[in-house]
Amino acid sequence: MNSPMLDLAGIEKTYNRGQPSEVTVLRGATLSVGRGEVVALVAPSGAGKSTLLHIAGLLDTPDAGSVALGGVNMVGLGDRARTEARRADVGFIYQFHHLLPEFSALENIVLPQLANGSSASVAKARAMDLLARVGISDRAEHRPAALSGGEQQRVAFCRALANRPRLLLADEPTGNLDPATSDQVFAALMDLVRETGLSALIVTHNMELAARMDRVVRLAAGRVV
Ligand SMILES: Nc1ncnc2c1ncn2[C@@H]1O[C@H](COP(=O)(O)OP(=O)(O)OP(=O)(O)O)[C@@H](O)[C@H]1O
Repeated sequence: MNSPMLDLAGIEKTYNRGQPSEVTVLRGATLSVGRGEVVALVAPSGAGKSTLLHIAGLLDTPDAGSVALGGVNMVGLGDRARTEARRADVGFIYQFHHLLPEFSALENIVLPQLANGSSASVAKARAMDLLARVGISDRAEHRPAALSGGEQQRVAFCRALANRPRLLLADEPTGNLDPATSDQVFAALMDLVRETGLSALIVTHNMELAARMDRVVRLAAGRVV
């Protein structure tokens, strides 16, 4: 099957329709991510990147347009089916790690796997493998507060990949790190993505990072150009 991993077509989205605060964010945005392709999405602040990522990741629904994951139409699915598709197919990474503070790095990567039906031993082995790949096996028992910013983001990458998603959506994944750390941590993320053959849509303001991806697209005036 050669359908793209992600196919967004003619996406429209208006918030607060009919109210004084009405704002139209997306006006026919069209974007696809091929299988194994890594696409950079560059846009000024407020252009609607988060809205587009949330629609791509089935966290939000468009007012018009089509959303397909792996060739399967997602528009019109009920909440439950969308949640299941999201859990099975999509991994998210945010600018801030959002790790659970009371759990260790290892537990943060194990928990979503348990929620997805993995056994504890399989989940732990998978988590340790991922931590090794991003070079922080020795931090497995640390809580987030005892990790550096770069280490926290590496753990967040492992957590996003824990359930073997087919599509990774990342919103400025190294945006809160200093430039040198951002570079290293981004390289670790790209290695992980390439090794697993994952498709990814990665929002970044950093043109040097964008240039390391397969393709760069821009969001402007509610459309992808
Ligand atoms: N739930 C909401 N209700 C009303 N307006 C919203 C909502 N979410 C976003 N908006 C508005 O839609 C526009 C786009 O927001 P969005 O978060 O998608 O932009 P962004 O490109 O991700 O911005 P940033 O880079 O600053 O995070 C903004 O003007 C924002 O105020």
